[in-house]
Amino acid sequence: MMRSLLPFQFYTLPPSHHHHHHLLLKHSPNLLLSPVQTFRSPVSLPTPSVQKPSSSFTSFRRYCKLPVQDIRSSMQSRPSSGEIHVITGPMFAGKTTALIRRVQAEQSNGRNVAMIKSDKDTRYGLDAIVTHDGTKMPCMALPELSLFRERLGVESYNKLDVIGIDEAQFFEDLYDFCCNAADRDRKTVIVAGLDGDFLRRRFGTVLDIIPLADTVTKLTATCEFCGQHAFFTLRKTKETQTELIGGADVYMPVCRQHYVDGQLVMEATRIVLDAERPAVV
Ligand SMILES: Nc1ncnc2c1ncn2[C@@H]1O[C@H](COP(=O)(O)OP(=O)(O)O)[C@@H](O)[C@H]1O
Ligand SMILES: Cc1cn([C@H]2C[C@H](O)[C@@H](COP(=O)(O)O)O2)c(=O)[nH]c1=O
Ligand SMILES: [Zn+2]
Repeated sequence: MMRSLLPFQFYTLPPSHHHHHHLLLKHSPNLLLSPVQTFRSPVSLPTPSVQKPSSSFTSFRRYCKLPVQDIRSSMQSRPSSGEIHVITGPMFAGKTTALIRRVQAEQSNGRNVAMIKSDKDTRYGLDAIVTHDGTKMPCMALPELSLFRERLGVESYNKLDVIGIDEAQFFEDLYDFCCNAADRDRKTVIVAGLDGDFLRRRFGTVLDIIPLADTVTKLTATCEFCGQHAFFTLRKTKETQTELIGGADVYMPVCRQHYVDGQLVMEATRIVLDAERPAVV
């Protein structure tokens, strides 16, 4: 019978004890499992040998016959675990501005950073991400995120601490990349992308990484009609396909009321334009 896995915490012991990984069950702090092999994926745990109840390092140390300092220092010396931060909202909300600011803050703290954007975004060239204000930062433009590690080089990738991703709505492999980069490779991944398209539908897989995220920030722009907070992006042109690269020439940020009004106007306009279009014979 497959035992349901309780959330548990790996404590990585110093190298001299690398063959032992002890599982300390969070929900049963008094339970110390017998030394077990490293689990790579959820497996049925052997029946825990119940130890004398104790919730302190003292019993853990006695059990492992390790000086507390070794355990603590090995935990402290371990690289911190990965992180995922999502920055979303409509166009012109300041997503790219915030992404650049956060990545550059990490860089000034001495961390190794890299920036990625989708090569679908050809508005300002392919070697930099650029805000609507013109602020730039060099980046690698890719068709999919899975190419990043090989394009950058494994050695350089392994030295990276922070990975910034812009225009995340255009990456179909966003979930797997973020999962691997944060969970397995312990990178800090900062993702900027639209939550919705011009019809206010989920755009790409940005919403799918919310459950993976440490933090989620939804920014707002300023409604072009009334100056209130803008949560949505209105398309001003008649195209109806989801992907249409463009800036203020094609899109404008609007509040809820002006989205509804604007959408009605756009739909009416499209009907009129369609009616005037000569029938294809
Ligand atoms: N209607 C608007 N509302 C808010 N910002 C706007 C608007 N039109 C232009 N901007 C400019 O766009 C900048 C945000 O650009 P950017 O960070 O590239 O946004 P995003 O990545 O969310 O599209 C703002 O700092 C502002 O100067
Ligand atoms: C709403 C919407 C946007 N796009 C495109 C337009 C731009 O090239 C990007 C968004 O850029 P930003 O950095 O968030 O300003 O996405 C699209 O293709 N389809 C849409 O519905
Ligand atoms: Zn408005």
